[in-house]
Amino acid sequence: MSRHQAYRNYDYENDLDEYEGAGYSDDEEELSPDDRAQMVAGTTQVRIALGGDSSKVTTKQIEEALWHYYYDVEKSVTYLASKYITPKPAKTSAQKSNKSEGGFEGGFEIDHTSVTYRLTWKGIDDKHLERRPHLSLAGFFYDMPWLNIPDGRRTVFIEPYRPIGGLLGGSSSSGKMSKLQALAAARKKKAQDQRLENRKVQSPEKDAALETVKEPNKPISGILAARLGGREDEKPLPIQTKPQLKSTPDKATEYPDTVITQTSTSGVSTTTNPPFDPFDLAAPSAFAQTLLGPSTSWAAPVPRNQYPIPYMSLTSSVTDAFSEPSPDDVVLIAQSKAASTKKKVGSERKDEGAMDGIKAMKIDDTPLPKSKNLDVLSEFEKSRSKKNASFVVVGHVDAGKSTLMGRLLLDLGVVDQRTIQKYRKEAESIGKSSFALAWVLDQRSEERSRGVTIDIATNKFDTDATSFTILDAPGHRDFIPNMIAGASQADFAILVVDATTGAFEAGLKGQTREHSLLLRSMGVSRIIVAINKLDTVGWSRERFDEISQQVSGFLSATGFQLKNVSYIPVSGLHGDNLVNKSSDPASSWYNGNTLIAELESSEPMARALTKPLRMTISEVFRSPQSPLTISGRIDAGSLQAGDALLVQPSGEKAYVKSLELDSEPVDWGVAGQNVVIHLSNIDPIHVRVGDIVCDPKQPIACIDTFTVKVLAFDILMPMQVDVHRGRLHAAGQIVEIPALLDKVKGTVLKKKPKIIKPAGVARIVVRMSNKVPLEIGQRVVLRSGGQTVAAGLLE
Ligand SMILES: Nc1nc2c(ncn2[C@@H]2O[C@H](COP(=O)(O)OP(=O)(O)OP(=O)(O)O)[C@@H](O)[C@H]2O)c(=O)[nH]1
Repeated sequence: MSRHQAYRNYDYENDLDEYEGAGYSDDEEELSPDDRAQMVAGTTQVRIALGGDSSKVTTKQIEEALWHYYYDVEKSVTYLASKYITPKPAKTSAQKSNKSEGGFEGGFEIDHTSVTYRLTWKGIDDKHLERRPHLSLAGFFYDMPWLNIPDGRRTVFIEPYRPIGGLLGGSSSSGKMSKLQALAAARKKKAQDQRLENRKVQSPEKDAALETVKEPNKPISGILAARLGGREDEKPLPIQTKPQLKSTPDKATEYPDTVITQTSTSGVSTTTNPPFDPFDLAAPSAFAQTLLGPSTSWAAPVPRNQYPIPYMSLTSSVTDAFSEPSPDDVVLIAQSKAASTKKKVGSERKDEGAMDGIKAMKIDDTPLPKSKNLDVLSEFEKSRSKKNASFVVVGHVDAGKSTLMGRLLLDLGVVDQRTIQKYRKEAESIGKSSFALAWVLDQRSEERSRGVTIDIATNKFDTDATSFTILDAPGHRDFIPNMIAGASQADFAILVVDATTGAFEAGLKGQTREHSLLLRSMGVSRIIVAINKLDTVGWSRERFDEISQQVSGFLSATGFQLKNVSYIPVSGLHGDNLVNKSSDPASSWYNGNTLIAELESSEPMARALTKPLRMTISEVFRSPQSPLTISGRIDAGSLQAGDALLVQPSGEKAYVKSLELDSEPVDWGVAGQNVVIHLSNIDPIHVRVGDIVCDPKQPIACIDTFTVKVLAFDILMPMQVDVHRGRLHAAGQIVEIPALLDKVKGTVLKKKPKIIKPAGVARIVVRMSNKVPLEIGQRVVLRSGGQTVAAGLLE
């Protein structure tokens, strides 16, 4: 075993035995082969390093130096040179006495641990090196960090304060005093008198006790003895270092145990807080003796210092901050007082504070809006002249969705040419002139500067038969949650596909496919596929057919019925086949519908008019009509002005002050309509985007665990997921997979599978972090790590 292995496998027992065996052994231990080889090599190197002086040292001396320096040639050479070749002149006695104050000598003398080095390095200096060439305990701990603790950081063990007084159960103030007590009391009094006398003759700043302690080598035992009622001339305690005294009164809290000398108005200094409680240095433990030598060598003084308790140095401003109840406490106290006062209604109200509490509580005295008590459904039947339909525009990023819609609105006259010209100029100024039409929908400055749609943009237009709401969705994968929100409000969809070479293929792998899956998951069954940018491929019919076929393939695989899917070749930029037929001769092969004709022929979904009211909040804002206005699509049921509403999950009640449809004030709204509702009698903090507004008599429940039948788009297993329903996005976890289901029949194929593969249908249990408003029949999308992993219906 090499010496370094021995170092690691150090056996204390051996050394303890050796020590207890009265001293070091003179017998040399045999070196291991490894050590022997290192010793030979080291000796050679040392001799080379010493050069001509090499003859002044013996091989034995070199080996011993190498042994002690763990074969460190450089250190060995330094030692040998200083010891044998150019030894330092002998120290003066003064220098010797200061040895413990610090300084290396020849690399062996280290300050402040004289005890240790007395055993070890002194041994190297003179005899021990000669006698003890093997590993010593003291040498073993040489340069250990705990031996190098600076004086100022050493801790001091302070004996607990011993109360001064009579015998147990007795008291010197009552009853008869024992002789011993009388003697102690007399000594104490004498000592106190003596101390006062001393102080009177000294200046106030130079307190006797302080002065005594300040003297580096003057024992403090006199003070301690006096405090204990003992004699000042008692044997001094072996304390040599002085404590750090603070004489500034405001530092008292910082060093609570330190002597603080204050001068009273009478000019007499008084000492508060005992500087030290008496204690004796404990004898070293058996273990310490083993390590560091017999107790006689443990005479080194331990520097004394004291450390304040954490936080004791807090300034009064900080501590004052907690001297009174916190603002929260004030509110809670007021509320509890108010509650207790409420209980006393009709009886005596003695507590004036409770009255204040009630006054502090804000009472909403807004009068409730009046209701016309209309039969909304019959009103709707009577008034129905146009269909209402919402469609979402989806597709891969940059497929041209916003441009297509901008052009559609321009061609329909919803947006005028001047506005487009203005957008074009502005877009040109930032180098994005091709996005001018997209700016009709992309209104945010960030969307315009980046040329990317971020959130759902809504717009409206009317045809003869239908009132349409456009939901322009972002194509970028980072904004899929917003796309989901749009799809959840749509009756049908326009899937925009970029026909440019390579772009379609990229989109098919990207959001063209994912958006299609999501549409199906959200219950959208009607899709118009707008094969866009055909101008870039010369209106190639082959390209159109190729894309149509591929899209048909994956749409039918996704679950769409092909009779509900139609394909239109378009150019959003040039307005071909949107409202007007393309005038480009290259497109003459197409005889089908324009986009607008396809939209008009699309039937909106059946409305759940008679179901309880449900509306997902898409926007919350302040308007001239109300400080709290919300907008969204009524998913089910109906409402009218004056109705009471329940907002979930806050559970707060609100009232419909008034409402608008297509920017016109109306008295009522029904499922399928996108309405703006001005609320009253509710604090805005209870209303958020994604919340559900419902009928207070038939409220939607807030749940944290639900079972959902899903189609897996990715591998499913117990895992963290984000749950999306409309604008609601919440964190959840798949906690259980009760069954793998047959895709067509829905029967159980396997119970409790560990995982579900992509395209599998399964029943899973999801637990949410918080309660959210969800109910049977709603569609949810599950996403994980930025990917859509599943979607399905709550069971
Ligand atoms: N040549 C040609 N370019 C088009 C056509 N439609 C759109 N573009 C261009 O395609 C780029 C992207 O158009 P956008 O309308 O912003 O695309 P988008 O799909 O809305 O983009 P995101 O919403 O961000 O996903 C713009 O530079 C448009 O000018 C088209 O029919 N022909």
